[in-house]
Order: sequence, then C-alpha cells, then structure tokens
Amino acid sequence: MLRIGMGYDVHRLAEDRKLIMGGVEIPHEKGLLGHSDADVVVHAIMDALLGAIAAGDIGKHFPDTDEKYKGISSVLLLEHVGYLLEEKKVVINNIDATIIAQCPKMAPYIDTMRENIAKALKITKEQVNIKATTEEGLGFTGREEGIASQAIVLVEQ
Ligand SMILES: Nc1ccn([C@@H]2O[C@H](COP(=O)(O)O)[C@@H](O)[C@H]2O)c(=O)n1
Ligand SMILES: C[C@@]1(CO)OP(=O)(O)OP(=O)(O)OC[C@H]1O
Repeated sequence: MLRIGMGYDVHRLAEDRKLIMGGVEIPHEKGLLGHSDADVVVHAIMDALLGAIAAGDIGKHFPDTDEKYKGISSVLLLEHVGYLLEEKKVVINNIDATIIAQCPKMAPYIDTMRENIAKALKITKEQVNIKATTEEGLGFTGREEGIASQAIVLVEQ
C-alpha cells in the first residue's frame, strides 16, 4: 500500500546560534533557535515520515521538555524515525522538501544535505530532493525573522 505524508516547521533566527540545515553547518550571522539543533528541513522531513505511518509528530516522539534532546543533532532523530519505519516494514519511495529562507543561499549546500538525509535513512541521494526559495522579502521569512520548511514523502508498506 502506498502512503503519503507532509511536514511543515518554522524556527526563529537568533544571534549566537549555529545555522544547521540538512545536517550541514552553514556560515551565517544568525542560526535557528530550538531545543535541538533546530534543523528545520530535517524536522519537516521527520514530520512527513511520521505522518505517512500515522505515528504523530516529532513533538510526540522527542518532547522539547526532555533534557536528552537538548542541542541534539536532528539527523540522529531522523535516523530514529528511519528505524520506526523499518519496524513497520515501510520503505521510502521519495522525499521532496522546500526550504523557505530569504538568506543565506542554500544552493551550495543542497547536495551535502541530500547525502546526509539519505545516509540517515539508508536510502539513495536520488530519492531525496531539496529545494530552496525566498518569499521575495515578504512575511517573517522575508524579514529574516525565521526559516520555514515543507516536506512531502511517499512510502510503501
Ligand atoms: N535561501 C535560498 C533561496 C533561494 N535559493 C535559490 O535561488 C533560486 C531563486 O530563488 P527565488 O526565491 O528568487 O525564486 C531558487 O530557485 C534557489 O535555487 C537558494 O539557494 N537559497
Ligand atoms: C525537535 C525537538 C526536540 O526536542 O525540539 P526543537 O528543536 O525545539 O524543534 P521543534 O520543531 O519545536 O520540535 C520539538 C522537538 O521535537
């Protein structure tokens, strides 16, 4: 049976934080605020995968009240989501994600993000697509207050 899932997440930009996207540290004067490393594109992908197997969301599996997730790499959390899929004998067909950010330019880092995500989920880089767009200076992403991400996945059980 084919199943589909979608995910959406937003994190606020703040000073004195690293900007981690798809497991890549991107040089920037601000980073995303969160309990974890706030890797917003990985969060959207995790929510899409959990959605596809009707397993709730990341807040349910990795509560932000739990000290063990403080500062954790979201790629490690993604690996755990991969195990949840394996347990249910679910395989990933493909993942498509969009990063919505006024800056910095994500393009130079997209290939490495795809590799990191594919490795964590034991799939190929060709099964993972990541895109980036600005919102043309409009809204909270346009004002550089935060970065959003959306993801959609297709899986098979
Ligand atoms: N943070 C971003 C935003 C966009 N890109 C790349 O630029 C292209 C044009 O973006 P527009 O929002 O002006 O349409 C987009 O297709 C991406 O390739 C990026 O790398 N990082
Ligand atoms: C990822 C978790 C881990 O504690 O923390 P945050 O980095 O705050 O991210 P959020 O998108 O708010 O989801 C909650 C948590 O699952």
